[in-house]
Amino acid sequence: MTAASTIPVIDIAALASPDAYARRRVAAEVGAACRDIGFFAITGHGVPAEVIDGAFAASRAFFAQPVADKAALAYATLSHNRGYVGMGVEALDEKRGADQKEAFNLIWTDEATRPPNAWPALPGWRAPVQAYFDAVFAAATRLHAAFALDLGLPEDFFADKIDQPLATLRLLHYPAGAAADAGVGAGAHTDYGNVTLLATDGVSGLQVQGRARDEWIDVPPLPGAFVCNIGDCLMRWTNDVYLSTPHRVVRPAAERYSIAFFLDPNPEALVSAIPSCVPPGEAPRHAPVTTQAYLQARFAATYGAAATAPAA
Ligand SMILES: O=C(O)CCC(=O)C(=O)O
Ligand SMILES: [Fe+2]
Repeated sequence: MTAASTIPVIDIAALASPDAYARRRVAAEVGAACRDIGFFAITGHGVPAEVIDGAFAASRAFFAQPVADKAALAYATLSHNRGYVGMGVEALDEKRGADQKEAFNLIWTDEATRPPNAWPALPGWRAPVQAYFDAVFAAATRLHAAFALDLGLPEDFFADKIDQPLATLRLLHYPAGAAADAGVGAGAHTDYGNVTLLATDGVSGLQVQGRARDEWIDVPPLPGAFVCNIGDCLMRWTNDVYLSTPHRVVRPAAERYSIAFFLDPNPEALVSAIPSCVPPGEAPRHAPVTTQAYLQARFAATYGAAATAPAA
């Protein structure tokens, strides 16, 4: 198979169809992208344009606040992966220095087993952000039915493993910078969970590592589409059949906003090789691990002493 020079664009609308053949056709396309490059863009995802616009408007309003107001909800003072991470605090690729970005995290919560989100005190802010969270979560759940079909599993295989997920919505803001400037937008990394759905504002910056390891493929902004990528949990679950591919954000030529939705499984979900993904006579490549234990180790590596437990 030749290496892709860009990522495929897949219309997933038929995943909501009663026609099983149509669902399988989409699943096969999604599965091929997951095996080949681990990245694809989706249209027909069911998230209305006005919901996406509402989330970006809220994101701009949040980051436009004085630093002191943002820092009042600092990540380091909260638990459960919530809150504000300031400019230059994270370094996803330590060799390249600090990431030139700021971020605000909201989590999936039932407010019983996890705390409520830290909502900024901006009027009218919560409803559009929650609407976006719910809509993008629904799209990510539908994608899991495609993964299951493609992997020869019952279509609902993942349903009870992602219904109380360690999901995070991450608003991101990158200041403009020249390629020659110090630092990166976001250093090269893989995502930790099952799948990430990313919306961007039309400014380029995201690059995906190609099969040749020194090759970086630009992912052009696709208005209205989500860029999806496989994370490390789903790579482990599929015994490396699906690829969690390194990606990075270069310093963007203009100020850039993006919104990432990370669907990481339920904390107690056991990420253990799916038998049909393990060749006969071979042992699974990774030991089984709960999502909670796996994420805790990854967060500790990224945030060091400031890491907070992903769940209670
Ligand atoms: O902002 C982007 O385009 C990508 C961000 C990203 O990869 C991440 O936050 O994990
Ligand atoms: Fe990422």
